[in-house]
Amino acid sequence: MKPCELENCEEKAVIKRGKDGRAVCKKCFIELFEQDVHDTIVKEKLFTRGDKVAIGASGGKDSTVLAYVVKTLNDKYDYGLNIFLLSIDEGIKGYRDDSLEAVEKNRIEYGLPLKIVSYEELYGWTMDKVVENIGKKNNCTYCGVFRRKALDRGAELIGANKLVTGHNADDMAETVLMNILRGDVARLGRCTNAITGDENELPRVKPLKFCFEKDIVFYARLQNLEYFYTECVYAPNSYRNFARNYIKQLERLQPRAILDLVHSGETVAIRKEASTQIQTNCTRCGYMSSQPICKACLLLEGLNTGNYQIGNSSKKKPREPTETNSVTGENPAPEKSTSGCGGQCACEAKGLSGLSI
Ligand SMILES: Nc1ncnc2c1ncn2[C@@H]1O[C@H](COP(=O)(O)OP(=O)(O)OP(=O)(O)O)[C@@H](O)[C@H]1O
Repeated sequence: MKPCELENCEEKAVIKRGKDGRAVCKKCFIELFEQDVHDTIVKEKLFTRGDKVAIGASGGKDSTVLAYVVKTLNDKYDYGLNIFLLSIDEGIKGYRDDSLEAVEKNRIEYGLPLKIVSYEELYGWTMDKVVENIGKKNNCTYCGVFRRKALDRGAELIGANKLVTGHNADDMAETVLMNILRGDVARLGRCTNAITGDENELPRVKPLKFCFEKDIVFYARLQNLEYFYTECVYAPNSYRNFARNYIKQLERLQPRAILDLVHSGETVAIRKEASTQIQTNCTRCGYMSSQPICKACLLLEGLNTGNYQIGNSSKKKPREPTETNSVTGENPAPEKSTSGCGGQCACEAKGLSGLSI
């Protein structure tokens, strides 16, 4: 084993960092990783003393590491945060029920309060029921749209003023690439922001923005963090998966490719007309929306009436108002991106999902 590459360290190297390729010992790896997250928090001004933050906890590696690191740094640097875990139970047997067990263990181990909000209580539908009705095609669209709103609702119930998610550098690079491939200029302009959310919206912050997925997995292993690892049972091959595989190949050739892509997204300048979306409130549920009725309410209407085209139509043609819907009759443009599906399905291709949850 080679010695740790950090100055003044005499330990043996045990890991090669994904981010910069340096071979380091366990202690230095952990310190560098935490320092990176702390730097992002400070430079991007993610938190203010007294913030009540809801950490989106799915039980997966990213959010498990996120919760652990934010808590550790809050204690170490005295950020003055009041931290809660927030889990959304989509109602997927053999997937979310298992991952919620991991969150429950984290709750006990980290001593953080946990709030679980389910699709069933919010919408009267579980994803298992949705798939039973509509099949697997497009189901990620429902899941993503419902999750975005559920996270907001959950944060509201907790009284949180910020929502914190585990999006990492690999996620961001994939998103930049997909937005370029789709020519989605508006999303390209905001997809790498460490803080997203418009006026009147709960800010969503991403402290792991510059952390490589590889390093997140190493960190979890070195700290013996328990997390759940299984793909969603309803996630088919997706556009995002292709982007992910492509980036993994690039990373093998040139690890900096991930940061370069994130940097490209950050530096791209977008004309104001292309990047702005007028926000209003859904006339049914009051949730913020770029259309008179939010995407979640439209999808629910489709589920409840058995007309699964509602909220799903990809063609921009005028939509017939329904009995319960006295809106403009316009076919709604997709809500702002919601990577609820983790970008796992065809909703990506329609621009319904992808980046910031
Ligand atoms: N069911 C959920 N409940 C709470 N938060 C969630 C949930 N699903 C996703 N999130 C939040 O959104 C982030 C990105 O979600 P995504 O689906 O891309 O998962 P991921 O990259 O596999 O992350 P993780 O490893 O944390 O599951 C997660 O890190 C987490 O903070």
